Parts: sequence; structure tokens; C-alpha cells
Amino acid sequence: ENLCCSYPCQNGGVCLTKGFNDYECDCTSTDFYGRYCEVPTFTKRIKLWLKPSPSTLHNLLIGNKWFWDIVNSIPFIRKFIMKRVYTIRSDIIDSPPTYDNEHSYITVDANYNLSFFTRTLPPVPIECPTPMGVAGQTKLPDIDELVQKLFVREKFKPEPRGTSALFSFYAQHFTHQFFKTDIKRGPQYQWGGHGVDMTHVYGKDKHDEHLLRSHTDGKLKFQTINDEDWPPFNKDVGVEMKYILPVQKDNDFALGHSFFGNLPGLFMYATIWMREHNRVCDVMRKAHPDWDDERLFQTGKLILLGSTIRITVEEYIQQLSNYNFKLLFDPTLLFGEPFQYQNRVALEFNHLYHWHPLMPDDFNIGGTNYTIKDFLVNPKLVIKHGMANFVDSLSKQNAGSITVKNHGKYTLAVVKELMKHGRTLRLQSFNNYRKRFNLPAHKSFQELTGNKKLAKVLENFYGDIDAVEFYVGLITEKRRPKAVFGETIVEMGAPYSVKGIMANPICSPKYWKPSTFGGDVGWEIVNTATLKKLFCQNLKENCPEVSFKVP
Ligand code: HEM
Ligand SMILES: COC(=O)[C@@H](C)c1ccc(-c2ccccc2)c(F)c1
Repeated sequence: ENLCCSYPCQNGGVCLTKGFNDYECDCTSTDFYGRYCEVPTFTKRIKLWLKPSPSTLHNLLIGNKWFWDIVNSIPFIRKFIMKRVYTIRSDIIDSPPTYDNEHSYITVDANYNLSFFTRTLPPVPIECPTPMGVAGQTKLPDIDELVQKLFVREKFKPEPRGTSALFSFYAQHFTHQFFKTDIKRGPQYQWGGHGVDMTHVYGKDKHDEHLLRSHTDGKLKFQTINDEDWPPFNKDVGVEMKYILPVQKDNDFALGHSFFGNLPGLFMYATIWMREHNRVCDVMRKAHPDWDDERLFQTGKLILLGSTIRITVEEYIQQLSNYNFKLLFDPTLLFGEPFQYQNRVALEFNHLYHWHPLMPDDFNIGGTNYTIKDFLVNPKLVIKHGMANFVDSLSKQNAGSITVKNHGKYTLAVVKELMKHGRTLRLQSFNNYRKRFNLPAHKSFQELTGNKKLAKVLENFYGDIDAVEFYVGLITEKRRPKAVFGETIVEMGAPYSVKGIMANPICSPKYWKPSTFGGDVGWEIVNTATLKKLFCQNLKENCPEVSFKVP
């Protein structure tokens, strides 16, 4: 039988079977040696001894506000720390990508097959005794029972740190530009561009982009209703829009992403980025009256890309991490470092980012209460209330907490689908992912959950802590003090997200300069972009509440 099924090789060692009854661990470039790559080299031993644990670091970063206020005010210290955040987080991610969803070993295909999500850990080999290799039972627990006991929201649990519903829709809107499962072909297939490419604003390809553009002054098509600019109706454009329920004509708009007509929060962001693009085109036309439609459009796209990344790092991830340390988006920190400006979206990152508990069960917009049902496939609510009221209301409403028993009714089908995909694609155990991201495997259900009752429920389901599935582990893991979610989501999400952002072409030395963004004017926009400006520079009335944190 395949002795590699028990994952004997530690610290990144690669297991290779030798005939039917033996194996060896390849410890090359792991800084470990020995039969299981379990013995650290001398230098590695020193490094491990000096390295603070993720929890120690976390507590340091969320505490000591006085200390961080000083650090944040001294540019060269702040930059020194941010550079290490970039390099340490990025170095954990394999680049070029190593595994795909169809082989439990490295292949050339894994690198060249862009229509696959890549895999950070390869699938569990088919011939292994249990779905997790050797741990646990031969059959995984029933998904409906798991969902019933671990995910169904009985009572809404607000995000404890006051994260707002504006944040929730930002998460969904921003991540859907690179999380694009090609369901028809299978859960391992994707139709995205493997990075922050703004296709959620400009369309999935050149064909759709051509339909969404006005071809005048670099602008995107729009229509004016109630004295505000909105996306055009799709009857006038003809891009493919996908709805999860039947849609009325006056709710069918042409947007950069086929899914974005399903929720008003997504339509809101689609609208504000369309307005921002057209505003930037006007600004650039003044600075460059000699430029044609194409140059205005392309420069506008680059400026919005830079603005998106700045807002994502300095406001969105800032809120997510809850660190007192002020995060900085500065590509020059990596200049001169060995860094690959290439990214491949991992299946595990996609699964990890299923944050449906962020969604409340209903929304209070300008005093009117809407259930998710009222919200679904009803983007014209944003027009009805007006952009200012809509963003103000979402900024004042608490998001849901990403934790157990907090999936709203309309997202249960999604989480069931996710669990099925995890099994079809033979994801390794939660503990194997902990080790892959330099975290100690949890030794007991109690240690994983920090909750006796929950530990018992999980024990009854899985029997063995090493058989707990990936997504189940992420959601049932105990939260660290003042954290949005468990340790593993941060320690896995941070590397994927930092690598995915900093590997963007605009962060590379040849792109990251004023001329790329149309000179000083565009450069200034990218370097001073904020969420508040994104909304308030595109509203006629005075600026409403715009925040990822409820006041
Ligand atoms: C009530 C609100 C929501 C509903 C009804 C909803 C519904 C869905 C549905 C039906 C899918 C599967 C179809 C598809 O893949 O496009 C999906 C996928 C997904 N959702 Fe949600 N969602 C909601 C909110 C969110 C939020 C707040 C996030 C936050 C990050 C999120 C993250 C994702 C991700 C990452 C995927 C996988 C996308 C892909 O791989 O194609 N969703 N959602
Ligand atoms: C050390 O600090 C970090 O690594 C910070 C910058 C950090 C970065 C990224 C995340 C993050 C985690 C999950 C999904 C998206 C982003 C995160 F939660 C924290």
C-alpha cells in the first residue's frame, strides 16, 4: 500500500514511495534532515528559537497602542516592518505554482494549466485507506448533518469588532475578480485571470470590455437616473449576466461581473467604480487633451487598479487584521528583493475566503428593513434610496461574525456545495494545512475549538483530530483575542493575499512610476486613494458615513 498516505515527511519534505513497502523523504532545501526531515540544521535551530509564535506576534500587534503609535509615526521603521510583512508572507507561497487538483505530486502541467486553481497541498492520493490519508474513518460525516450542527445560524452573531456590512460587500466584490470557479467544467476549474486584474469592473474579456465601453473620452457606458450616474441596462449592452432568481427588466444592468446583479451591495460597488473610472477620465483629459479614447481608458484602468490595491491594503486588510500597526502599500519596499511578480490563485484560498457569515439576515436601508430575499436580484434598491443613503446605511450596520453557526439561510446551499467540492478535490486535513503554514497541528478537539460542547460534537463527527476537514477546521477554530476569525485563516489568508497583491504587475519596478498613471495627477490619485474619497468624490450631496467599521 502507499506508505506516503500517513504523511510521514515533516517540514515540507516530499514523500516518495520506494516499491510497495517503503518510502523516502526528500528534504532538499527544507533546512531539515533525517528520515522524516524532522531534524533542523544548526542555523534553522537558531532561527526557530528566535522566531516569535504567531500568537505572540498577534497579541503584540493588537495590543500596545502607544508603542504602535510611535512606530507608525516613524517612516523608516514602519517601512522596515512592512517590508518584512511582504517578504515573510510571500515566501510561504510556492511561486511558480507546484501542484494541481489532479496529481498528488509535482507536474509540469500544474504550472502551465491556467484553467485550474493551483493547490498549495496536493490532493490525498486515491489509493489511501481514508479520505484524509490514514486518519479518521473511511467515510466522512454526512454534509447535511455537519451543516445543521456547525453552520446553520440560529441567532445572528454580530462581528465582535464592529466590522460593517460595507466591508462584507467589499470582500465579496473585490475577491470575485479572482475567485471565479468554472462550475460547468468542475470545482477545480476557474475562468479568472489569477490576480487583481479589475475584470470585475471592466468585463471578463476584451469582448465584454468592448460592450461596456462608450468609446468616447475613455469612459464606460452609463445612464443617468434621479440625477445620478448608474450602469446601463443590459438590453442596451448585451453582456452575459447570471441571476440566481428570475430578474425583472428594470433590474437587469450590464456590469463587469456576471454575478453582480444578484445583490444591491455588489451593484453599489460596481456603480461607484464605474463613476470613479469616468471621473478619472475627465481628470486625465484635462491633463492630456491630446490623448485619444484608448489611452484615456487604459490609464483610467491602471489608476483604478492602483487605487483598489491601496484601499484593500490600507483600509480593508487593516480592518481585517485589527492590527495597531498601520499597514502600508509601498511596492518600492520590494525593489531589489528576490521577488516573483507572478501569482496563481489557489483553491485553498478560494475555500478559505467563503465568508458568508459576514452577511446579516436583513438590511436596514434608510429606515426600511429588507430581508436577504428582498435584496436578492434587486439592484434597483440602490437607485431607489440613492447612493449616499445606501453607503451610509451599510456603513452603520454590523456584519456577521465569521464563526460557527452563523451562516444565514440563503447561504447554506453554498456552504454545502463548498464541502462537496472539498471532498471531490480530496483536500488534505485541516492539521496538514496548519503544518504547511508553519503552525503546530492541533492535538485535540478542545485545543482546536476552545469549547467543550463543540469539541464533543466534532469528536463525534470525525473521531480523530487529524481527520477534521479544511473548511470545518477554519470555521470551528477558536478566535484569538480581538480577532475577526481564527489563527489559521489569518496565517493562511495573509500569505495568499499579500502575495496576490504585491505580485501585481503595477507593483513591479517597470510599472511603478508616475508616467504609467498619466503623470503626477494620476500618480497622486493612486497614492492618496481612500474608500471615503472613492464614494464622496462621486456623490453630489455632502459626504455620508463611509466606513468598514460601524461608528
Ligand atoms: C447573501 C449574500 C451572498 C450570497 C447569496 C452568496 C451566494 C453565493 C453563491 C450562489 C455562490 C456560488 C456560485 C458562484 O460560485 O458564483 C457563491 C460563491 C462564493 N461566495 Fe458568496 N454569497 C454571498 C455573500 C458572500 C460574501 C459576503 C463573501 C465574502 C468574501 C462571499 C464569498 C464567496 C466566494 C469566495 C465564492 C466562490 C466564488 C467562485 O469561486 O466562483 N460570498 N456565493
Ligand atoms: C503580519 O500582518 C499581516 O500579515 C497582515 C498584513 C494581514 C494580511 C492579510 C490578511 C488576510 C487574511 C485573510 C484574507 C485576506 C487577508 C490578514 F488577516 C492580515
